Amino acid sequence: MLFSPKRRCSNSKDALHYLLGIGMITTSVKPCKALKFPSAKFEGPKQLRHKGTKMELTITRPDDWHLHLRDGGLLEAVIPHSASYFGRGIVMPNLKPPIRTTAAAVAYRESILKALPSGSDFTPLMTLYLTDTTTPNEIKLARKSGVVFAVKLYPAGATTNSQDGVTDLFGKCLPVLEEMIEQNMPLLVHGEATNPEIDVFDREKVFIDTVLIPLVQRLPKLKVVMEHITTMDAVRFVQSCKEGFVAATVTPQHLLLNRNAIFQGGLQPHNYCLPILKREIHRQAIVSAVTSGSKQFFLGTDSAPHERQNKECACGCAGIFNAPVALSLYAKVFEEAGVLDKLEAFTSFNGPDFYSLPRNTSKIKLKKTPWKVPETFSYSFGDIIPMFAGKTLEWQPSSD
Ligand SMILES: NC(=O)N[C@@H](CC(=O)O)C(=O)O
Ligand SMILES: [Zn+2]
Ligand SMILES: [Zn+2]
Repeated sequence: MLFSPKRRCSNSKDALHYLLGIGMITTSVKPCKALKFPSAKFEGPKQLRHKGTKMELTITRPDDWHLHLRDGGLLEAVIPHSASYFGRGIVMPNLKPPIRTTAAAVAYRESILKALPSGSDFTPLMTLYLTDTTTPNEIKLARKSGVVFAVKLYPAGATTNSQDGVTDLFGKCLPVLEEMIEQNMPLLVHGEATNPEIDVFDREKVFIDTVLIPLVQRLPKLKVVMEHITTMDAVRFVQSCKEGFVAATVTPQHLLLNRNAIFQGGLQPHNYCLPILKREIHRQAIVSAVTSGSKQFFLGTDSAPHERQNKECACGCAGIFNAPVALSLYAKVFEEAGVLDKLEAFTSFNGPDFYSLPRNTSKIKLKKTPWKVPETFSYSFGDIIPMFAGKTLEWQPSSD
């Protein structure tokens, strides 16, 4: 549905004509009716250029504020996809065993650097996996190391490799959270309640009500990133909190797909991720939030590769490998909303500003040239299927 080339929305077409001052790209505009468009005063992005018949957008190099790089052969296989487009990546610690200590994070960082293609200056920003037994001293060590930038909360049992996660945040982790405030260390949250009686589509909302709202009330100075938000409840929660203290990352899949995509034409394991895709109204709320220009929302792909055989099986893993298509898809979302001028803040400014890190100085180009997403990436250990495998996308990122 969201990929239907037939759908048109005249007001966004007008916005794009205004944006370009030309009428050349009408056939490639595929907006979604439900999106809100900016007022008539819309100003086109200064970064947009017209080269011959091709459109080209130049933006500050983006960072990925939520990324799974895995380890071993999988790490070597997937890292070039992130390294060629992104300057930095917040690397998730949910390995087996998890990255629980600064020492483990330092070692994991070394293996990531080793796996990088030669000449790449991609910077991995490491995270610690919070457990019931993490100590405040570990947070001090993490900050001192200069390589750990956040601590990740996985409620035990919520998602891939979360079995060692936290069972009782307020009961077990308060001293650690207080030390994180001292060290200005953000808490990154997989925001889903884990009680198996809770409907899988309600888990994010229940987590907001039972954990996040009490958390920000109790520790208003703690920096919190609600990762991979999926609902209008999450959008409202983030917007109700103080800018600079609470923010959210947003994935391409939660901007472009709703839960129908899991079942369309048969079960679609490559559209299965956690938190699970939600209803269309939730997708629309997330699109409105990111395209509004709010500084509280930034890019986090949650690119989560699993070998094909672990996705296409009786008990398939959650996670979508989107690193090869993510930038192209984010550009699509902003273009369809008529706000390509707001793409760069989402991809490249809001994240580093929240983390108090400098913005990247190098640039990246996105060209409007149709390209086909490979059906599969094949490696000696097996295949990885990317998001939108075999589909044609319009924006092609290049780092030259
Ligand atoms: N998003 C996912 O569906 N899976 C992630 C874990 C996570 O981010 O929750 C993974 O590591 O595979
Ligand atoms: Zn998660
Ligand atoms: Zn993730």
